[in-house]
Amino acid sequence: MKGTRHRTRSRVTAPTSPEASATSSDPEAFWSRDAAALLAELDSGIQGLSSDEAARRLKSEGFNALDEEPEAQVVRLALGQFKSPLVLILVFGGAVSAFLRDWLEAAIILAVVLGSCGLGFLQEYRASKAVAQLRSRLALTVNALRDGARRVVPTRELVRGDVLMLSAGNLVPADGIVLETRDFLVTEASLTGESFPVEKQPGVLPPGTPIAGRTNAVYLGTSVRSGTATVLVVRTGEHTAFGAVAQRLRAAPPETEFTRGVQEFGILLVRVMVVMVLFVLIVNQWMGRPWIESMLFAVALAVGLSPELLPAIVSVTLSAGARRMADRGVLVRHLEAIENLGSMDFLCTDKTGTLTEGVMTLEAATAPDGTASPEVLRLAFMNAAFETGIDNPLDAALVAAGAKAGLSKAGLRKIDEIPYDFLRRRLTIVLAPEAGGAHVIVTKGAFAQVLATCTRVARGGACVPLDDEERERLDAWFREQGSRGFRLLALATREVEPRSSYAHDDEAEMCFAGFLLFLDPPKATVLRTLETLAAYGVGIKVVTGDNRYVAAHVAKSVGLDAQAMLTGEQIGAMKDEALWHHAQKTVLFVEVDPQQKERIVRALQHHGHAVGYLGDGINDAPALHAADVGISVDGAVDVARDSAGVVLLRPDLDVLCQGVQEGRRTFANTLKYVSITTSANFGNMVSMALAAPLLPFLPLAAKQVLLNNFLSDLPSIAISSDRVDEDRLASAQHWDVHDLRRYMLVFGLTSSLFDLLTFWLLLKVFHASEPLFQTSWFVVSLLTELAVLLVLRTHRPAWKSRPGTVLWTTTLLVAAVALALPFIHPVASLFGLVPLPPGLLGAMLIVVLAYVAATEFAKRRFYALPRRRTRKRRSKRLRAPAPS
Ligand SMILES: Nc1ncnc2c1ncn2[C@@H]1O[C@H](COP(=O)(O)OP(=O)(O)OP(=O)(O)O)[C@@H](O)[C@H]1O
Ligand SMILES: [Mg+2]
Repeated sequence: MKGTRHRTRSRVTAPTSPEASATSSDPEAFWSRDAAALLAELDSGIQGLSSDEAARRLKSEGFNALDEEPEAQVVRLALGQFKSPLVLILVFGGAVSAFLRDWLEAAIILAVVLGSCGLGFLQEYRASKAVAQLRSRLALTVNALRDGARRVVPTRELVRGDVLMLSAGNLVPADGIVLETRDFLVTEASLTGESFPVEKQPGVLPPGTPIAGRTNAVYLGTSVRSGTATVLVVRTGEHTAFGAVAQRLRAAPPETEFTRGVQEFGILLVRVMVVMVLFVLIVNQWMGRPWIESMLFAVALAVGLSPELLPAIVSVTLSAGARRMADRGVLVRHLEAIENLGSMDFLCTDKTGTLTEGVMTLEAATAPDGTASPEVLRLAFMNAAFETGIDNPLDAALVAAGAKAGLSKAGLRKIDEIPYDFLRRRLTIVLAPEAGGAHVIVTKGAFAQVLATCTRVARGGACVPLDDEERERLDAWFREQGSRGFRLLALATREVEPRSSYAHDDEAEMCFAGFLLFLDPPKATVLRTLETLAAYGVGIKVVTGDNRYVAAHVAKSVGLDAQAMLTGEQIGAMKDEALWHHAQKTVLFVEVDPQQKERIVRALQHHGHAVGYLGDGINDAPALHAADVGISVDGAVDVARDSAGVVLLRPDLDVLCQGVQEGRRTFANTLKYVSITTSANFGNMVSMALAAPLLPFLPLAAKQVLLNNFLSDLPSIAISSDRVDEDRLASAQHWDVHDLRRYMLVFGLTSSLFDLLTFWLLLKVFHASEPLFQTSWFVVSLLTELAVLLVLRTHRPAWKSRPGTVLWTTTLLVAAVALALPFIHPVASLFGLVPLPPGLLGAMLIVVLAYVAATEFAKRRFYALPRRRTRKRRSKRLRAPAPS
C-alpha cells in the first residue's frame, strides 16, 4: 500500500515534458545566453538589485509563488460542495417541485440544500484557512544580494534580476542561470526524473539543449545537494518550468491510505443507496402512489443516507487537530499526516539534535597520540571558518572554540574547497598564506574516511610513514573515545606546490594530524519520552551517519538496546530480502548514507508497518520522503522540511508524543463520525425501504426527511472536538473498510429492528393517522440518532465515558428542538408536523430507551468479539505483497 502511494507521488513529481511549457512561455532560451547579456537585459548586476527596484518589480510581476489566488480557492471550495451527485439529485427534486408549482416544497428543499452546502463550505473554508496560516509559519527564505549586501529574503518576494547565494540543503526558489559555482551539485529528480545529482557550471549552451542537459541553469523545485553557487533569477512563479507543471499537479493531490479509505467507503455507500432508491421507487409505483411524491421521497432518502458532511467533517476534524497540535509546537504541513502520525508504529530517528542536545562543544583537539595540540585546533578552526557549505553544529563548535582561543582567519587565504558529502564524509579546505607560499590541504571528517587518505602520521613535529601498528593504535584510541561518548573527527594535512584548483583525488597521501573530540550529551527528557512512545506501541530505531561507538553510547544512555546494530557496510552488502528481515530486529543503524536511510524505511514498510522518520539534514531527505510520515524540526535545512509532513517547532521528542496522541485522537473522532452516521443512516434507509410497501402512506414526507437529516448533522460536527477514551489512544489505528461494513450492518440493522417496532406500535396500537405517524417517527428517529451517537462514541459502557462539552450540549439542544418542534406553531405546520398526545409521546420515549439499551448491548458484543479477528487481519497485513 505504501509502495503504491510512493509511486503515485514520484509520478506526480516527475512530469513528462516540462520542456514544452518552459520554452513556449518564454522563447528566449536563457541557457543559451551569455551571463553578462542576461544581467544587462534584466537590468541587474553582479551586486544584485536595490531593494527599491526589487519592491517595484514585485509589484508589477507578482509574488514568486505557485499557490492559488485566494478568490479562486473560495470559488473552488464552494463549487466543490455541489459536486456530490446527491446534492444534484436534490436540486433536481427541488426543480421538479417548482415545476409543479409546489412552491413550499421547493423552497424547503432549496433551503436544506443551501443549508448543508453552506455548512460544509463554511467548515471547509475555515479548515483550509487554518492550514494556510500554519504553513505560512514555515515560509522559506533564501540568501539574496540586495543593495549590494547579503540579505535573507522570503522566497515569495524574489523577482527577475535578483542574485542569490545557494548552498547545500537549499531548495532552488526560482529558475535562473548560475553565475559562479563551487562544486555545485543539484538534485533534479522532481523535474527530470534523474535521481543522481547533476553538476552545474557557468557557460553558454545551444538553445535546443533539453532540460536535463542544461548544466548552466537551475530550476524551481530542485534542490542543492552540495557546494555553493551564485545564481541570477530569470523566471519566477508561474513562469518557471515547474510552475507550468504545478498547475496540472494541483488537480490531482497525492492519494494517501486515508483518502483512499474514504473513497472506498463512499463507493460502498453509493451502491447501497442505488439499490434502495430503486427498490423504494418500484414498490411505490407498484402500489400506485403519486409518482412525484414517491420520487421526492426516494431522492430525500438518498440524501439521508449519504454522509454529505463527510468531507467537511474530515477536514474540520483534521484541522482542529492541526490547530491543537500547533499550540503544542507541532506544525502539520499536510492534513493527512495527522492520521499517519496516529497510525505510526515505528519511529526512525536521526541522532544529533533529536536524541542529543544538538549543541556541540569542542572538548579537545589532540595529536595522534592523544595529547593536546594547539596546531590541530588551529588547522581545524581554519577548515571550519573557511567552509561555505551548510551550517552545521560541528563546524560551529570549531569556530567557537577557535575564537575563544584567540584564533582568526587573518593572514590566510582560501584557495579552494572540496565540500562535505555523505559518501566521502570529509571536508577539505586548501589554504595559502596571504603573502604567498606553499598551499596547505586541510581535511577533516569521519575517522575511517580521513585515515583512508593518509599514508603518513604526525609525530614530534614531522610526518612519518603510517604503518599497520600505528593504524591499530589510532583505531584503538578512536574506539575508546567513542565508547566514552565523544563524537570524534579526524584531521589530516598536506603541503603542495601552488595550483589554481583542487579536486577529490587531491585528498590522498595525507599526513594524519590528530583528533577533534566533541561532546553532545543526550537530552535529559529523552529517556522518559522514549518510554512513553513505547507505551503507545511505537518502536524506536536510531538511524545515523555517525560511527558505531558513539552511536552505541548514546543509544545505551537513552535506554535503547545497542546490541541490535547494523552498519552501513553490512547494509550495503545485503539484498533487500535480507534487509526486510533484519531491519525489524535492529535498533541501531550506524554509518549509513542517505540512500541507506531510505532503504531502511522501505524495508520496515515492507512488513506493513507505518513508519515515521525524524530527521533534519539533507541526508535525511530521501528517508523523510519515503516514510509514511516525515517529521522534521524548525531549524532543519529546507530540503528536509520540505520533505516532511510534520514539523516540530521545538526539537524535542516530547512534543512528538503529544503529536502521536493528537493524531490518534483526530483519527478516532473522524472514524466515529463516519461509522456512527453511516450506520444510523443505513438503518433509516432500510426501515424506510421496508416500510414503503407495508404502510398505507409514506413514513415521512420528503421535507421531513431532509429536516431530520439536517438536525441530526449538527451534533455530528461537534464530534471533531469530542473527548477520546484513553484506551483508544494506546495503540496505532488503521482505516479498515471491512470493519466499517460490519459495523454498519450490526448497528444499522439493530436500529431498523426498532424502527419496525415503532411502525407496528403506531399503526396497530395507536392507529395513528398519516400526520401523527409521520410526526412520531420524525421525533423518534431524531432522538434515536442522537442517543446512538452518545452510545457509540465510546467502546466503553456509555456511562463510563464523558462526551466533549460541545458534543453533549448540541445533542441536548437538538433533542429539545425535536421534542418541541411539533408544538411550535407556524414551523410545525410548515413541515407537516402535529402535536403528539402524551400517551403516544411516552410510548415513543420508551422505545427510544429500549433501543439505546439494545445498542449498548450490541456494542459490548461487537467489541468483545473482534480481538481474535484483529490479530488475524494484522497478520494478513504483514503478509501483504511487496511494495516496489
Ligand atoms: N562539517 C563536517 N566536517 C567534517 N566531517 C563531517 C562534517 N559533518 C559530518 N561529518 C562527518 O560525517 C559523519 C556523518 O555525518 P552525517 O551528518 O551524515 O550524519 P547524520 O546521519 O546526520 O548523523 P546524526 O545522527 O549525528 O545527525 C559524521 O559523524 C562526521 O564524522
Ligand atoms: Mg543529522
